[in-house]
Amino acid sequence: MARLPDGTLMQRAAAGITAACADLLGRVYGSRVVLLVGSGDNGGDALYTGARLAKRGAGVTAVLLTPDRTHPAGLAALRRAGGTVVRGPEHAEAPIRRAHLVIDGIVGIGGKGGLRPDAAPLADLAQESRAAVVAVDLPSGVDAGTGEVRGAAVRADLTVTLGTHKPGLLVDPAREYAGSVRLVDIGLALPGDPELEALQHADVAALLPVPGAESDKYRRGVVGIAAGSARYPGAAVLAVAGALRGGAGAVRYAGPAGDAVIARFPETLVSSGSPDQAGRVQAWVVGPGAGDDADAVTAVLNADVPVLVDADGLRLADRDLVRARRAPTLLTPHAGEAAALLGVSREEVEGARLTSVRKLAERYGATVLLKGSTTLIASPGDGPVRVNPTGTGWLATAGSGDVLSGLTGSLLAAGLDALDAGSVGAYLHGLAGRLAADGAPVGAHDVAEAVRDAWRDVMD
Ligand SMILES: NC(=O)C1=CN([C@@H]2O[C@H](COP(=O)(O)OP(=O)(O)OC[C@H]3O[C@@H](n4cnc5c(N)ncnc54)[C@H](OP(=O)(O)O)[C@@H]3O)[C@@H](O)[C@H]2O)[C@@H](O)CC1
Ligand SMILES: [K+]
Repeated sequence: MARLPDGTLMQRAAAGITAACADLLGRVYGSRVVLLVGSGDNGGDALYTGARLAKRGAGVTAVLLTPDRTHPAGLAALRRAGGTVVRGPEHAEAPIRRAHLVIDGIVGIGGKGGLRPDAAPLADLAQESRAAVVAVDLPSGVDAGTGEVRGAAVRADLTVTLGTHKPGLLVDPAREYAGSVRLVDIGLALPGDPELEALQHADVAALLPVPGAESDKYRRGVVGIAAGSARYPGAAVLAVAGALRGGAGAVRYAGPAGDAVIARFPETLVSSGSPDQAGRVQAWVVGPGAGDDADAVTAVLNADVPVLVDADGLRLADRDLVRARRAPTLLTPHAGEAAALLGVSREEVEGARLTSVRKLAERYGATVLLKGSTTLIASPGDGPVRVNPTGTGWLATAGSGDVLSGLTGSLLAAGLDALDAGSVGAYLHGLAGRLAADGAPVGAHDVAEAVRDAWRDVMD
């Protein structure tokens, strides 16, 4: 900001937001627009945007939340362009009810906590009205840095974010408030290491293990699956189904559900004893449907290869044993399992995913993949947390986690590190869920089968 003439960034921001609003409105001329204007620069962005829309023939009304502390240059620009102003949130109701578009400039990255009591009713009014709601930078009231929502917040149809995505736009619950997100590049120089990163197709394509001319099944990696029980043989079958599509050259199964596995997947190497008797693998998956088989979990944790621990295995894994391991460990809890490991409520984990996943990674000295509406993957330390952008509600189906653990274990066996294996596994799994669902319900086996389509889609 220091190197640019005063107001340059704000003009770039306003130009981008105006373009997005015009797209949404279809026709700017004759439309009715209400600006919700807070006391900071977020309100300034809204005012400059309003001025641009007014110049293009929109009827623009600014509701000033703190009339004595409003961005002065933005307000002057709006007035010059013919916009009208109402002073105080108590006058907002009538204009909002008539509006085609409401622009939320109450607070941006300078906000703390949920909306204040005078601003909170505006969020409700905007939501109840028929107007489209566009948030400037982020929906007011959500926490930009963590995705937490501690109180009232605006629910937007579209968020136009400036310079860079904020964690709050990518992590639930805040993500749900943002609607679709459009990034406007305003030429900010960004710090090197982000707090959060999301892989895209090209990143995943570069990480997927593709066999070379010299490869044989052992060099591609063998993944061991220690899962399932007499009571839950299906978990073993689904974990193997995922593992067969994850790029390892062979899948070994060790446990009591070998007959069910071999009946469905004859290519599996099956044994019924303990995992430590099963022969060499390059990575283990332990836990899905394992019931109370603590010995299998301990045997796997004692192996000097990467280990993925899921489901029942999480409850049975000794924390000190995990911490003492030298090979990578990847834990894959859903919110309920993470809550049990952290000794807090499920709601607490769901309300503070980013903090929870970091805490778990620290406590166990392991990489943690926290499943759910937003899947996050964190390794211990301050490196960026990964957020999976491909998730879909259709994946909330029985056995879907078993497929993910097999798939991700296979990627570990093929040589990806725990953070990459977790994020690539989640990415393919989410994409497979979308492709398999295509707008209709799916079972976990459909997701496993669609992993190949997801793989091709990424490589295209
Ligand atoms: N940085 C950049 O490079 C660029 C930044 N840009 C823009 O600036 C925005 C950041 O502006 P900012 O720093 O002025 O803070 P902002 O978000 O407007 O809010 C602070 C004000 O809100 C108030 N307030 C606080 N909490 C509240 C609550 N819960 N509920 C209600 N009110 C609350 C608080 O009031 P106070 O505590 O002082 O009473 C304070 O005055 C950024 O998001 C982007 O839009 C772009 O123009 C381009 C380049
Ligand atoms: K805002």
